[in-house]
Order: sequence, then structure tokens, then C-alpha cells
Amino acid sequence: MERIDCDVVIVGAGASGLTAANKLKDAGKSVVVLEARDRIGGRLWTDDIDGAMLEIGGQWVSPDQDALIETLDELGLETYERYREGENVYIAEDGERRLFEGDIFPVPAKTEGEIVGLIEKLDQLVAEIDPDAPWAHPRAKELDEVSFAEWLGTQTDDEEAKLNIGMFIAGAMLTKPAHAFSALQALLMAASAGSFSHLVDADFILDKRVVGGLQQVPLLLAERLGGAVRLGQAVRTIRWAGLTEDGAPASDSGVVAVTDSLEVHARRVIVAVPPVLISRISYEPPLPRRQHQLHQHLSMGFVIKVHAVYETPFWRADGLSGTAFSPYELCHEAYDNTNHEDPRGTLVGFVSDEEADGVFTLSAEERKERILESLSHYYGEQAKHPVVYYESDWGSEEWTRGAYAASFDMGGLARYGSDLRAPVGPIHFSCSDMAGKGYQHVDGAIRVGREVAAEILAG
Ligand SMILES: Cc1cc2nc3c(=O)[nH]c(=O)nc-3n(C[C@H](O)[C@H](O)[C@H](O)COP(=O)(O)OP(=O)(O)OC[C@H]3O[C@@H](n4cnc5c(N)ncnc54)[C@H](O)[C@@H]3O)c2cc1C
Repeated sequence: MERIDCDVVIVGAGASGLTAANKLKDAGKSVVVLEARDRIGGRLWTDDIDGAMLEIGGQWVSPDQDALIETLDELGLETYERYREGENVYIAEDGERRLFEGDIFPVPAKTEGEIVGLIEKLDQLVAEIDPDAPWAHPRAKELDEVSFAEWLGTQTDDEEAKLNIGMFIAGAMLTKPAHAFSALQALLMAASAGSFSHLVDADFILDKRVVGGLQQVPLLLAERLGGAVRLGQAVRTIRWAGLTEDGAPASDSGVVAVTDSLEVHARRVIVAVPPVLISRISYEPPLPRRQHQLHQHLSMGFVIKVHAVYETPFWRADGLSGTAFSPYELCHEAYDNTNHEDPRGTLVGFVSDEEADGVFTLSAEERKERILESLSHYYGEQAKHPVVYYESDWGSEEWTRGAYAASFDMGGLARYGSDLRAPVGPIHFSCSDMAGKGYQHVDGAIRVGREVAAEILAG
């Protein structure tokens, strides 16, 4: 077994762990980053699939994400705007295809009124929520005990309004059905992006992409660490001294992170993995009861990101922006995802939660057919014939287990949220799925990485 000694060992070479590692290194600390996969980046993964550059994981940057934007500037990365000229498509319950401009879907006037009213109501509630402490809201417990679907039902009986508003958080963000998470969890999701209106505004939330791909962020962050990142090193065990009865570290002997071939001895460890994977590591002695409990109340959402590349962005010639929504379609949202200066056109569509479960019961061929059929409802027959087709399936990725990120079950956020990021002796936690601002996004991963590094430097 090879032994390495350093100040801080970081488990996970995603954006969060690598940000923390860079901040610590810049402050003069020695760091080692242990990564289970044979690549850097975690949920950021830009790859060549059949000759097309695809963003298999995260890709969009919105204007409020200042931690990510600062990092892009520091790394010298350029951004470009998502194509958005022309009309958007909405498909109604009866299958009618309607074109529209702006954010509000072309629905009957009564439904439109309900949608506008719900957005206003949600914006007001979201303004009361501190994304770093949603559990501190005076009605946190009450809002965490009602599902978002039920809460919507208390506001309106207009089914189409409920489905559309639900979609912005359920299918499009937490990627769980609206009955599976609380109203408080929905408010956190919106508060983390600044307002509910921001989530409704595709031009805001899906504003820019990075030339050459967003995986360059973790790749360049890793490069700055020299040889400190070790790939193919799944951390199996973390040894530490435990806590005394009053919660203080039992000794200052530090930690040992153990993989199949390495032992890294350090003063502190940052476990920078999705929270659902924290308990995949054995802790000797075990983590306290509170962590044992809280880690069982988080789960990953599930979405298939579908990439379809065509010889040309044919929809543009039809006057379409590529932006398309329908709560009644298998692909509930889809966009023009053409790469910077690429003559070929790319569409990206999303199949979420129970719809994703459903299509994974089909053969790969049938699934592709169903998904392309859905895209063709938005863009016409040509959508059925891509030259490259790919489904990002993060549910099958052992070191992620879902997409986009983790959220609490009903009641879990108010009950456990405040302890999610609390360090346990020399063990610290960092991940986008623990962020307030930028929650579930790269921006949040960077923010938490910075904060955990500062916490260690201050201690
Ligand atoms: C399909 C998809 C689309 C997305 N779209 C966007 C988007 O457009 N914009 C946006 O901002 N965000 C998006 N996201 C979310 C964003 O990618 C993540 O929030 C962010 O990358 C998470 O970074 P992280 O470092 O917190 O975690 P991760 O990237 O998950 O990194 C954790 C790392 O830990 C490693 N690991 C796990 N267990 C161990 C272990 N025991 N030992 C060693 N290593 C371990 C993993 O392999 C991984 O590399 C998307 C995510 C997905 C999946």
C-alpha cells in the first residue's frame, strides 16, 4: 500500500472538490485529490460521441452564477449564447402545436391568468426564503410537510396551470415528480436561482455555454494542482479518531483516506461527493447518528439528457428558436444546443423522472424511436433522423447514480438541512447538492468548495 502525507485529502475530483483543493493549495496547504473514476469532472463531462462534441453532463451558465462566471474568467474560458431567435413551441394536451414568443405558454386565457398568479405568488414566497437556510423560514416545517403537487392544488384547480408550474421545478430542476418533494424544497430550488421567475425564463436560466465545453473547468482546475489528482482511486474507508461525548474531536490525529492501493494521511478530509454516496464510504469509527440518519433522507433525481445532431439546424429555417415545452410530451423541454460555430445543428431534450423510468423498460431501439417521435412533435418529421443520437444516462453511473442532483424527501429539509454541511471533527463535506445559492448547479459546487476551504483555513 502506497502512503502519502498531506494537509488535506479531498475525495472527488468534481468542480466542488477541485475548487476547494485549489483554494487550499493557494493558501500554502498540501493537498491530494482522490477520484474514483478514470476521468476528472464528475457530472461535468464533455465528450466526442460519433464525431459530435456533446455535453453529457452540465453545460449552461446563467447570469446570476457569479462564482462560476468568476471561475470561467480566471481560467480564461469563453462563453457563447444559446441560440434563441424565432418562435418557441408549446404542445397542448390535445396534441395541438402552438408557436409563441416570451415566457408564458400559449394556453387559454383563464389558465394563463392562473399561471401568472402562481408565478407572482411563488416569487413572493421565494423572496422570504434564505437559500442558505430555508429551514429558518417561520413556516419551514409546514411547507416541508406538504408536497409541491399538493401545495399547487391549494392554489388553483386549473390542471394545465398546475402541470406547467410544477414542470419548472419537478421535471426541469429536481427531476422528481411534484408529489415526491415538498413545497419548501421547491422554494429552495427557486431561491437558489434568485426567484421563481428566473426558472420560468429559459433565456435567463439557460443563457450561455462554454466554448469547448464546461468540463474544461474541472480539467483546468486539476491541471493547476500539478500531480495532486489521483484517478481510479475510489475511497473505501476513512479512519479518524471519532468525537468525544460533547462532540469535540477525540484527538488531533487527523484522518486516513484508504483506497485499494493508497493510504493518504492528512489533517482533514473533504468528502466532495454527491451526498447519496457519502455513506458508500466506511467510516472507522462510524459517523455520528445524526449523519447516519440525514444521509438516508436524500436521493438523486433522474433525467435522461437526449442529444440529437443533424446535418443542419433545420428548425431555424422554419423560424423556430428550438425552445420547446410541453407537460404532456415525453420530452417535456428541448432546446437548440448547437455547438459554437458548428455548421451542424444539435437539439437537446429531457425525459424526466417517471417518464425516464418508463422508457428504460423499453429496448434501446424502441426508446430512441419514442424519444425522437416526441421531438418530431415539436420540430417536424426531420427530427426523427439525426446523424448522431445519444442518451446521457447518469442513473447507470456508479459514482453519481442519478441526475441532476440530490434533494431531500418530504420533511427532510426542515428536519436535517442545517446539518448537511456541518463538519464532523476533521471530516468536511462539499458538493453542489449542499449549496444554497447555485444549489444543484456548478455555481453551487464552486461556492461550497470555496466555503469549505475557508472553513478549514480558519480552523
Ligand atoms: C445531465 C446533467 C446536466 C446538468 N446540467 C447542468 C447545467 O446545465 N448547468 C449547471 O450549472 N449544472 C448542471 N448540472 C449539475 C452539475 O453538473 C453539478 O451540480 C456539478 O457538476 C456537481 O459538482 P460536484 O463537484 O458537486 O459533484 P460531482 O461532479 O458529482 O463530483 C463528485 C466526484 O466524486 C467522485 N466520487 C464519488 N464517490 C467517490 C469515492 N468514494 N472516492 C473517490 N471519488 C468519488 C465522483 O466520481 C465525482 O467525480 C447537470 C448535471 C447533469 C448530470
